[in-house]
Amino acid sequence: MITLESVSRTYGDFTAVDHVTFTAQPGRVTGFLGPNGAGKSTTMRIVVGLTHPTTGSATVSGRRYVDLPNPGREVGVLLDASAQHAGRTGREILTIAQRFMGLPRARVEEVLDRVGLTPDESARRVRDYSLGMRQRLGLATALIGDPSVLILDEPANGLDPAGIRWMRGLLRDFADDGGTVLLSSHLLHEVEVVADDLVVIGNGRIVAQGAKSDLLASAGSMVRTTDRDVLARALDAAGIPMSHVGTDALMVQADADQVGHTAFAAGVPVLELRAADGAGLEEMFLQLTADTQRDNQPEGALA
Ligand SMILES: Nc1ncnc2c1ncn2[C@@H]1O[C@H](COP(=O)(O)OP(=O)(O)OP(=O)(O)O)[C@@H](O)[C@H]1O
Repeated sequence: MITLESVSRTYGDFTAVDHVTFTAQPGRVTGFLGPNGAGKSTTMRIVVGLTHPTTGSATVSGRRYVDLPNPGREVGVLLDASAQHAGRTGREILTIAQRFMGLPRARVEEVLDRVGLTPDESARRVRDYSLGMRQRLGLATALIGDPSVLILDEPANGLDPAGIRWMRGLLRDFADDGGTVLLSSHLLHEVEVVADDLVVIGNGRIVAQGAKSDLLASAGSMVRTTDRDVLARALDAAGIPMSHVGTDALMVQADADQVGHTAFAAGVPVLELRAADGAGLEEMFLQLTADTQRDNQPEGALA
């Protein structure tokens, strides 16, 4: 399990990550989505102790990453597939990791096989690897310690379609065996296919999180209100599932009529109420992060 509690990171006056709170659960793939510069990499670096949070805490299996005695046995990390020694062969890189973690030598062959790098490829220097091969090697390094948690930043980057499908199967199997997967990507469709839970970040803040099925529920409404918590309690009391969006909105699994009546009965002012239109993940992603997009602000986007 990965737990973040009110994690923030500032650089001078700039807030890269702003009170981020979420949990990635065992047995589930959690997709971490957001536009360029939203704060995904910074958040992941905080989880693995490469960046210090300004406030808040992040733990893996209940402990801070730096307090894990043999972190590679607990957490497999792939943040940058190009951050590997270019002059070493793939096999050498894995052998160093195997020795460092005190693993049996056979683990090197096992993970090479698991990520589909051939003996010939594993004998080549990393500088001669394609990006897809580097991703496979990075994944092999993440998997070699047989961890229960995987943290992967854009792992499908550079993979061909067959490779993307292979990666999807690998992550699914890992989660089905009880592992925790936190996966960032800008490949929205890829995340939509593989993730069980979604965390969407924009401008350093979480703008939506919850089960993918809830967030993408086709019959649903988006409601914006001055008193989100009161409305959330009223909807909850009526047995209507919802996800929180930004600071003042809810994505509700009920039609606008039902949401309007519930809000009226609870005495909550509604600022905006409309059908979610069964929007796919891409539409939802664009709407939720509209104020952080560089291009093409969608019409009627939530602030
Ligand atoms: N060391 C740093 N000093 C100053 N600003 C930084 C530093 N590291 C990150 N940032 C800023 O923090 C913001 C978030 O960056 P981050 O790399 O976490 O975004 P991201 O969501 O991973 O983006 P992308 O999808 O483009 O990789 C960006 O505006 C970035 O410029």
